[in-house]
Amino acid sequence: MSNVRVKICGLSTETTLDAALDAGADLVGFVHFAKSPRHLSLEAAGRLAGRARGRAERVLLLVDPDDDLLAAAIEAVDPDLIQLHGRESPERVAFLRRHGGRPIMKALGIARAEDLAALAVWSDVADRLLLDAKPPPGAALPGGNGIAFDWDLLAQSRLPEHTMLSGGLDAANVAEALARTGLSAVDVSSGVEVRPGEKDPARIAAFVTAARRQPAMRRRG
Ligand SMILES: O=C(O)c1ccccc1N[C@@H]1O[C@H](COP(=O)(O)O)[C@@H](O)[C@H]1O
Repeated sequence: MSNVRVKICGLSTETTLDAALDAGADLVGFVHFAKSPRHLSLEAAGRLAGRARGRAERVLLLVDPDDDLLAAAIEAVDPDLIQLHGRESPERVAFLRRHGGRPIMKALGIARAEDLAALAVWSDVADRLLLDAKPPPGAALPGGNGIAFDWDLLAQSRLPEHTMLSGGLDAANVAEALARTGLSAVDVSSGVEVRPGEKDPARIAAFVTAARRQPAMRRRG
């Protein structure tokens, strides 16, 4: 039995949510960020989160939320975990965690070895870390761009427990990504879509299968 944990992010319909749950996804993600093609109103995210209750961890993705948005989002969606994918400082993450009363997964952009040196400070304030590629210059989105970073940067590094890998993953490369990084948790959005914002049930199932096909030996995550 594989110990790889899989998150499918940016789900926006009952059909694709059910595909992720039926495939055995451990976490399902809903995006509330107006610029995203995966954006959901809080009401819509709440409906889907309710459908997934008890079957997977429900993750709400927010980008630099203000205090009012955090409160409204928790009220409407009741997420198990909040993914912060903006430019939140460590102090801000600690504040949002304290005031929201929900565990936080902080997304961090990785481009070079120096970016990894900064991880220690984050593991003190966030419950989990999500490593993603940095967005290209001028990109509208801080994530969900379907871009991978150099996985070999992670190979020799000591990463906090509960670190998840994301950025440009798909069914064809997830096995290699797991093997090269030694991580045991992965997150995908673009790589299971037919076009931005449109998830494909077959690609979701193929991704979960490919991630779980890996041998169980993992270093961390
Ligand atoms: O998916 C989005 O639209 C999105 C918007 C704003 C911030 C993050 C977003 N997605 C997250 O980005 C990573 C990588 O996605 P991809 O697989 O490379 O498309 C993933 O964690 C998504 O949750």
